[in-house]
Amino acid sequence: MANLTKFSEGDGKGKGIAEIYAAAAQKIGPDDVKKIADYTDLPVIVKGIESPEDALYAIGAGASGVYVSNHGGRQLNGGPASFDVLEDVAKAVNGRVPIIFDSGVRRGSDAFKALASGADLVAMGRPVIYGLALGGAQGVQSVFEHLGDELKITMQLAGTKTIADVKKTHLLNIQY
Ligand SMILES: Cc1cc2nc3c(=O)[nH]c(=O)nc-3n(C[C@H](O)[C@H](O)[C@H](O)COP(=O)(O)O)c2cc1C
Repeated sequence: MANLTKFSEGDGKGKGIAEIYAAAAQKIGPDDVKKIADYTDLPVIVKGIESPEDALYAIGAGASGVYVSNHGGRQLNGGPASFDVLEDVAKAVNGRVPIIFDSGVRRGSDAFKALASGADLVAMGRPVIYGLALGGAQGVQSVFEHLGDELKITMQLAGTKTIADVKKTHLLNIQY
């Protein structure tokens, strides 16, 4: 934190969530990503990417990875589902940087579909929190074990031995 204090304003004490949001940048662009990438030797991953254009902006600004994801609680509910944009983002990124995906992953088959649609790494948010609330550390472990078992079953049923095989799987997009 000591390195970051020069960028902070005020002491942040006694602020409610609305005040914190109001004080935060409302529009974060490539210049901000570049500033952070120049500032740190750590890999900078841009989260909340929902379009091929934004993925390309992020890479152009120095991002080491793009994170296709919803943005949490303060964005429009009417935005596209992250899964629906994943394939187009992956085509645009074209292997230049790793793609992380989350939003709505609940089963091993969801992780399988995300990998087959271009994700290199699949993450989860709420299931882990639910596991924590219900069973503490053991609950979290059980969520990951369950998802891993489901992913293995899906891989067996699809005839895919490795994650590399899964990533080569072609998903059908049938509109009923
Ligand atoms: C309580 C809560 C707060 C979150 N806050 C943020 C946030 O501030 N910024 C952000 O990018 N994502 C935020 N997220 C989204 C998560 O980082 C993650 O992308 C999402 O939970 C994954 O989807 P899933 O919960 O369906 O697995 C939040 C999620 C939850 C449940």
